[in-house]
Amino acid sequence: MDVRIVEHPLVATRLTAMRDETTDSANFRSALHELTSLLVYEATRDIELSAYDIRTPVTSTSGYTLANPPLLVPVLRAGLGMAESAHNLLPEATMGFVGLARDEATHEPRVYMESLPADLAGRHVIVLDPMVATGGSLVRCCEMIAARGCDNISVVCALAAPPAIERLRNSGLPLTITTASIDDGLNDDAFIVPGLGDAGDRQFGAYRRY
Ligand SMILES: O=P(O)(O)OC[C@H]1O[C@H](OP(=O)(O)OP(=O)(O)O)[C@H](O)[C@@H]1O
Ligand SMILES: O=c1cc[nH]c(=O)[nH]1
Ligand SMILES: [Mg+2]
Repeated sequence: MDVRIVEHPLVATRLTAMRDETTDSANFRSALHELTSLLVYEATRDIELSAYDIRTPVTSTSGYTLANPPLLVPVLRAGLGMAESAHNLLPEATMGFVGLARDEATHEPRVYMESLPADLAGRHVIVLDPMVATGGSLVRCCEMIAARGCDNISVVCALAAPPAIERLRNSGLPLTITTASIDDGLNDDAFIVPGLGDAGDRQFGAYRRY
C-alpha cells in the first residue's frame, strides 16, 4: 500500500491552523478547503491523461483531458468540508456519498447513508475524510466501494494515525493514502494525538445526534 505524506510549507501552515484550538469554525473550514486542494493535487499526480489535437491562436498542438474522471466520495460529516475543493480541481468528476458515525463507546462506525453508483468496475475512486484514526470508518467505506467492483481507491486525509495505517495495510483493500501527516498515536478515546480534535465538530459544531 502506497502512503504519500505531503511535505510542503503551505500544507504545514494550513495543518497548523486546523490543529490550533483557538482557530474558529470558519477559519478551520477555510484551512481544510485549502489543504484539500494541495493534497488532491498530489494524490492525482499520476492520473491517466488522454491526448487530443487542439489549435492555439498560433498553431496546432496536443491538448490533454482526464482519461478516466474519478468518482469523489466525501465521508459525511467531516469529509463534506473537502468535497467542494476537490470538485473544483476535478470538475469532470462525479460524486457519491457515504455517511458514517463512529460510536463514542465502541469506536465502531455506523453506516447511515450509502449513495454510490452500483457498478464501480474500472473506476478510480477518491475517498475524502480528514481523519483516519483507528481506520475502522475508512475500511468500512472502502469495503462498500470495493464490493461494487472498484480496484483503484485513493484516500485523501489530513491526518492518519499509525494503527490505521497498519489496519489498512492488512485489509488487502486496493488503496493508496495521501495525507499531510501521520501523527504519534491515539488516546483512550481513540482520538488522534496531537491531532486536531473532532473534525466534524470543529467544522459544523458539537451536538447530540440521537
Ligand atoms: O478511523 P476511525 O477511528 O474510524 O475514525 C475516523 C472517523 O471519525 C470521524 O468521523 P465521526 O464518526 O466523528 O463522524 P462526523 O464526521 O460526523 O463527525 C472522521 O471524520 C472519520 O470518519
Ligand atoms: O481524532 C479524531 C478521531 C476520529 N475522528 C475525529 O474527528 N478526530
Ligand atoms: Mg466527528
